[in-house]
Amino acid sequence: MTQPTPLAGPAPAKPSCAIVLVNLGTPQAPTAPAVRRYLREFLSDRRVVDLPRLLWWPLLNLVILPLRCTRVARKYADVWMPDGSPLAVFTRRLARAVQAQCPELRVADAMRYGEPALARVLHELRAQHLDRIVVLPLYPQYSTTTTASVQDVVAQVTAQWAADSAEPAPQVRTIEQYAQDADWVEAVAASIRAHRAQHGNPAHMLFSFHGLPQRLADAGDPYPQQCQASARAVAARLGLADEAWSLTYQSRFGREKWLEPSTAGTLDDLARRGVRRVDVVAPGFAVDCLETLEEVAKELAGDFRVRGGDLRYIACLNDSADHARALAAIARRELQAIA
Ligand SMILES: C=CC1=C(C)c2cc3[nH]c(cc4nc(cc5[nH]c(cc1n2)c(C)c5CCC(=O)O)C(CCC(=O)O)=C4C)c(C)c3C=C
Ligand SMILES: [Fe+2]
Ligand SMILES: [Fe+2]
Repeated sequence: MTQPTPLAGPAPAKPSCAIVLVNLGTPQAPTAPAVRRYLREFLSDRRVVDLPRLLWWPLLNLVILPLRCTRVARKYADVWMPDGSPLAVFTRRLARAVQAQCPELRVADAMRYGEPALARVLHELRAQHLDRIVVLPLYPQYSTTTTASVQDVVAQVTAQWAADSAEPAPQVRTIEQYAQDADWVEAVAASIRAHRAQHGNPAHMLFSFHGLPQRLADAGDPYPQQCQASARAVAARLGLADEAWSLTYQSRFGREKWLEPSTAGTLDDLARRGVRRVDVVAPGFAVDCLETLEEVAKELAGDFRVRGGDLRYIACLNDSADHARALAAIARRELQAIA
């Protein structure tokens, strides 16, 4: 059954351009069957797991999904919001905030996996006879596992449009990354400043990014360099001394070697050295989700507390006005570049 395009608030009378904010996707409910549906689609994407299918299919369907779904569903239930999964709720709210910044444009939200499905949102926007569409993946740092997967869907949809020339098709451009965008860097820095004004300064600060298999970085995925560039830019904006902060990677999946240092291992080292107060910010996540609210703010904060420390988690930019303004400016520049 088709659902209406998820427009983010009051649409302009006759827009000619649109922005589509795309996030990863998330389960529809905090239950094992919903998590299984979500993980099966997500982890079947060759961009995410590139093992030979003959090996991966039985491993995923017969081992990983049966073992993981109930445990992960419990984690989702722990952070679930009245309106749904945090990732979906904050992405919808962010799209509304960007729409408020861009009354002349149409702003929609979409997901790479699950609903609202990116391909359907693009088809529905085409039916509205727009000239130009900017797709903005909500990943500040490019990775083949995330941004490139969004680009795959955009390429499939636009190829379909090119083959079916009965109706005019809008031009579509996808933003690759905004890891060092000045407005975005300032928005992250301002959120940290505001946290410090309220809670005081920490002894150490972690910039914690979602991890990636080391093998992909070795094969040329530019993600770790872009994480470093983002963290350095925010630290510089705040005037932090080099020894006052570290970059770490979280959310490891599977047995392969992932990027180091890990957030959990670094917190262990800090606890061992007697560092009591640590702030953690997660600038690779545009909005709060399972990996920030459950893994960092609950699990890692709890582990650190047991070791005598005090971990304070700084929320993602979510639907803040600073975030919406930064993303609107990035998308507008891209729209002008298409014209
Ligand atoms: C091989 C597995 C994974 C890769 C590679 C990976 C890269 C990657 N992921 C994000 C952002 C998010 N990931 C989220 C959840 C999540 N990620 C993986 C696995 C890989 N991610 C799994 C299995 C899960 C689901 C939870 C679990 O089972 O542990 C989320 C949150 C989703 C939510 O619903 O809240 C985000 C966001 C990035 C940025 C990235 C590469 C750079
Ligand atoms: Fe992930
Ligand atoms: Fe996790």
